[in-house]
Amino acid sequence: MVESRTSLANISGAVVLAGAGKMGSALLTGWLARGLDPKRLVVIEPYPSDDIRPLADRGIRLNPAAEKISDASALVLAVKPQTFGDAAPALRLLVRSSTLVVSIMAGTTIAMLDMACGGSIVRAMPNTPAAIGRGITVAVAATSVNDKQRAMADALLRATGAVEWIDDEALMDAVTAVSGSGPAYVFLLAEELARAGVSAGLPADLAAKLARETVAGSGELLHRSDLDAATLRRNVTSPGGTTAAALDILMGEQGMKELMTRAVVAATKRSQELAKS
Ligand SMILES: NC(=O)C1=CN([C@@H]2O[C@H](COP(=O)(O)OP(=O)(O)OC[C@H]3O[C@@H](n4cnc5c(N)ncnc54)[C@H](OP(=O)(O)O)[C@@H]3O)[C@@H](O)[C@H]2O)C=CC1
Ligand SMILES: O=C(O)[C@@H]1CCC=N1
Repeated sequence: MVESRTSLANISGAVVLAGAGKMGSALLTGWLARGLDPKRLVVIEPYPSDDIRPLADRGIRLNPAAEKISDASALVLAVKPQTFGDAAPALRLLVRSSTLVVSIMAGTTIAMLDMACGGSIVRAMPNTPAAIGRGITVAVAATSVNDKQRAMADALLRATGAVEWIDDEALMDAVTAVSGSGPAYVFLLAEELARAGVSAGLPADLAAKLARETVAGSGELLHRSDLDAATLRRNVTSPGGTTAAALDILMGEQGMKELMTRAVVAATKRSQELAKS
């Protein structure tokens, strides 16, 4: 594959990150860990966190005026979709037709990005496990993106975990609903399992620990196992046992299947709405 050959250490020009919040910081951490020279990095962030500010000592350029950045080979957009309109006029000053623009903004289409700042655009959707290098990102490239730019985008995104490329941008709304927002559903599961444990009589701290470790351990088992999720679930379920009693509820009418379907439909719809705003 073309993509996997590009190393972050070989990138020429500057990589500009706009927005160093939760996702931007995760990307930044991944890039530095994978050998991107800090001197190649420019961070534009109005209120840099205590983790970001000291990086200036390692050579990262923090908040230079956009017109002073003449060597941007890539611009990574990690601001909120709602603030992009305000940020775009300054950012477009550093974009040339050869600049790779990678956006991770939910519901912001390639056409919207092209209109706002131009460049060669890759639209991507990562998720928060990126912060520990275990994210999954789905990416789609505009037709103007060449192989070299696509390889650079792949290297930048792969620094935080797996990357899947798709050709159909319309799938990005459902991708956002499944893997972009998905970690929140899993954390909610941990919250509700703990709460139910307290209702069943457990002390709150024990319930929280059991729920957290159960979700984390099960996620790790799913990650390491060759078995699919349904088989791993069946492996817990003894006929006529406790798990079967619980699954009768969770897999019954108005159970997880219906709830998850409705949740993913709602998130998909919201992503589509953002693309119209
Ligand atoms: N969180 C998630 O799970 C995921 C988020 N995304 C996408 O990532 C993007 C960022 O989300 P997230 O990291 O959660 O949000 P954050 O609010 O944590 O990060 C956005 C950052 O951008 C900064 N910012 C605001 N205005 C500007 C500007 N003009 N120039 C540069 N930076 C600016 C914000 O500063 P301040 O706070 O001071 O306004 C903030 O630090 C969003 O578009 C979201 O759709 C994609 C996948 C998953
Ligand atoms: O909630 C959101 O809009 C962003 C996109 C996916 C995860 N967080």
